[in-house]
Amino acid sequence: MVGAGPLMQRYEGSARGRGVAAAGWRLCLAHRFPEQRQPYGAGDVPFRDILRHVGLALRYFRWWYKKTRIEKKSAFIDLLCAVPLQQIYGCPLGGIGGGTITRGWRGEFCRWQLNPGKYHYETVIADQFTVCLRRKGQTVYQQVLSVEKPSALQGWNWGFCGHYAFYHALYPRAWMVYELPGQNVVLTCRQVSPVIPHDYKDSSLPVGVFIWEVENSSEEPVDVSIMFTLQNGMGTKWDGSGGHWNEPFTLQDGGERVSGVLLHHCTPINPFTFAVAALEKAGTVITHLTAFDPAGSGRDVWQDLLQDGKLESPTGESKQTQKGEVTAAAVCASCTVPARGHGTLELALVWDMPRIHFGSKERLHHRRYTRFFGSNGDAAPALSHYALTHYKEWEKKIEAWQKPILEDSQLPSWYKSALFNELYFMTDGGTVWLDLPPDCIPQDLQGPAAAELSNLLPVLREYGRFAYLEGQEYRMYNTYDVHFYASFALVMLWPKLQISLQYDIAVTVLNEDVQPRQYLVCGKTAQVKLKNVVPHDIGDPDDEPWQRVNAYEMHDTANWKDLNLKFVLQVYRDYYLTHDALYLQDMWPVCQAVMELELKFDTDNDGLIENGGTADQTYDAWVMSGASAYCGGLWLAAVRMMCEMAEVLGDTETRQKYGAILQKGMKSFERLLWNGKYYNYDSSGSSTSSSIMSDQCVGQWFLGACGLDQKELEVFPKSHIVSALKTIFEKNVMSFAGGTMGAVNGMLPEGVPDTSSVQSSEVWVGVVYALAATMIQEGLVQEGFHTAEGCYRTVWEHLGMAFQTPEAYCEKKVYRSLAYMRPLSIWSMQLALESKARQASSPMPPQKNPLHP
Ligand SMILES: C[C@H](CCC(=O)O)[C@H]1CC[C@H]2[C@@H]3[C@H](O)C[C@@H]4C[C@H](O[C@@H]5O[C@H](CO)[C@@H](O)[C@H](O)[C@H]5O)CC[C@]4(C)[C@H]3CC[C@]12C
Repeated sequence: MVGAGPLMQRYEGSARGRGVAAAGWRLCLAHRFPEQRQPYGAGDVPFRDILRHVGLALRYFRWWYKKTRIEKKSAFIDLLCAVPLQQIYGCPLGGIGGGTITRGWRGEFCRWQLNPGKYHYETVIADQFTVCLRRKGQTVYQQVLSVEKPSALQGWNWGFCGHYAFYHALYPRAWMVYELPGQNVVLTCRQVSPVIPHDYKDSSLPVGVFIWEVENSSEEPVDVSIMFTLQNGMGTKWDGSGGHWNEPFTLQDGGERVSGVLLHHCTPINPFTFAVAALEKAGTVITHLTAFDPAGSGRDVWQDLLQDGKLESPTGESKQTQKGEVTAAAVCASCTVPARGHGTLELALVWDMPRIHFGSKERLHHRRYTRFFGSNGDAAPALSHYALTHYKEWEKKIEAWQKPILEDSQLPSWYKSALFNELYFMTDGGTVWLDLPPDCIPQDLQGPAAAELSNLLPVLREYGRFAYLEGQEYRMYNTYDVHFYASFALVMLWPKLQISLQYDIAVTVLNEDVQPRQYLVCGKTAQVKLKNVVPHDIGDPDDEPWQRVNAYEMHDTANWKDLNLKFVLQVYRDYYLTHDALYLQDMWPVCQAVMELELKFDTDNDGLIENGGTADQTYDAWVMSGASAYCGGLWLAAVRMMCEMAEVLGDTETRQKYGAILQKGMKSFERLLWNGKYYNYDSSGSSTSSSIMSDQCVGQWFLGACGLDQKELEVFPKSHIVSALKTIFEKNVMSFAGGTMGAVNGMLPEGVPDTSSVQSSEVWVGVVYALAATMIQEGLVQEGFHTAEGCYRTVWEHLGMAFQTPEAYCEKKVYRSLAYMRPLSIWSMQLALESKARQASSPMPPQKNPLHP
């Protein structure tokens, strides 16, 4: 038995595979998830809300109809057509921001994001690996390595028995192990993508490598061929639009040679070229078939391989496809594996879509990797060569990064899987990473305000522009109230991208968009973006992101209480972690501007901001009135950080101003919200005011992450924070779903979930990971791990939502918004653990001020 646990129960093989990681997410290919949940949809809005919001329903429907039926665009949040849950996904392929192709855990190529920020969910059945075994000059076994039995390609031998194979994911790598029945041969396919912390070149490459390890435990040698077939396209209507063509290629450089087939996908918008390639080396033969019909029986390819374990390898280009015709190609790598021996075959998939248009088609953008591989659209051979000759180096770096965590026996094994696998969203979050043209001037970026940030251009020129979606279903880039949680992953692993993203936000803060817009929830009309306000998001990929921000049309976020504060908190956190003094200097006036505006929310001048009795923060359907633990906590933490930044920058006046506010605000916070056990949800005195909010210590979370929680620096009394966290653990975690599903957002003191709003009775996975980090920071380590474990097991093991962790789920029946940004906050658990370990090994001396050493 290899690996235990419910996901491996159906495994009947004994193979362990070669070089498969010990920690990670492992499941048998015959596994079936018992529970099938439904997406939250319009039908789930409670009747009382429908009655209260007839106006919203009408406005939304009118807006949705115009957008989807008249303009033929997609809705940024489609409440009427949620993406159905498919419990099939595995590790995506590709680096950051060049597009991604997700393979399912059964090996299918099933989720496509080559057009920036737009997903196409379709298993392309021709995209397969097939194995051929030959002994003594005879083919003895030929099998598509797929458990599917499709109606297409009937001439192929489908239906590999799933009980003899398993999948193992430890992002950015994954393994598939197949025990070939009756052959004494075990195949392990290791899939590698270049996702390497602190690397700003190779991490941008649109490539994936497949290393096939063949173990022959029989007493005779075996000739092994692995054939990789790929359709020219992503399974969209464009595959049959005509004009596509394939050609074989070979590239020799530095003594290494790769060969394969290029598949030119010639669409009017965002054309691209795939390359399927293999590394030629002594004892390995690479053959190909330039084109075959994936809509036919596939007998020609099958017989070609069956005959001698090789493909025909014609020279020259294929014909261009006609309208209605689809084409595919095959590349085959073969070697002889000695008796009781081992062999390796290395293949790669590359996609070169260097220049992209977003939905508006107004501007042409270059992807980051074009900086290294050019933007002419002819880079696929060079990318293939680079991937196949550099993947070993990538793996060394990935192992060096992951090893200390994987080898830490104190850490539970589910956590190791969660930490690395949740990182998939960094690439598969509709992510784009753009390169700026060298002649770009500040005004090209975002209007006149760009000139006010001295280091903006150098940063963006050097590190490019980065954006990822709030969620694959919530199609807005860099949704800022949510990025606040996820940003830990970015700043810890690619800090320059976090800095670049912050510069982009800073510019939009200084700009305005005076266009009027009617907001869907309240029906009022207001301008799209006010000056000195942090935007909700940086735009919709189906429009022109960065040029037109605030794609979110639900609420007017100009009055949101958390966005400005989250900017200030991130600026200081980033500075604390990166020591980037120029960044701090550039951001300082922006922080002052947004805080100045935020001060107007302190309507009673008690040093604490008040919520407005509308959904005016990230819980955008859960209303806060008066002082609130969530926004009040964020406010005090931000004020504290303003003091810290003023101190660093020698700005005494501002230091004093915020110091005074802090003293007053701290008292008000305790007086208005502390109830002896925890901080009340809000001070409105409503029937749910004393709701226990799982996110009530959010301010302390950030302060702790920045070392601003030491005794003399305390904003919230330590005893109060610990008591609040213990209460949350007892009520929101242990009294909810038997303590097995994480923390419910809101729990009434009597121990029943707060159902006063849709979002109070949800569990938000990213919030739970942040809560767990706060618990760890405060020494409640076991509680923290238990809390987070509930979410991991629910999502990855029970609900079949691997590599699509949703924003939210309820105790029963529904989930909301698959493949969401917020769960990347799990990296704050890692930050908390690392800083605990550092403190334990050497109590930290006070931090040096990098500006005035
Ligand atoms: C208007 C309804 C009733 C509100 C009330 O008066 O009590 C709202 C009830 C349920 C709402 C929808 C639901 O919450 C899901 C969607 C949330 C989405 O917002 C994004 O999601 C994040 C929270 O998960 C947030 O942090 C982020 O900033 C947002 O971009 C907005 C649309 C919802 C469909 C939402 C719409 C209003 C309700 C129907």
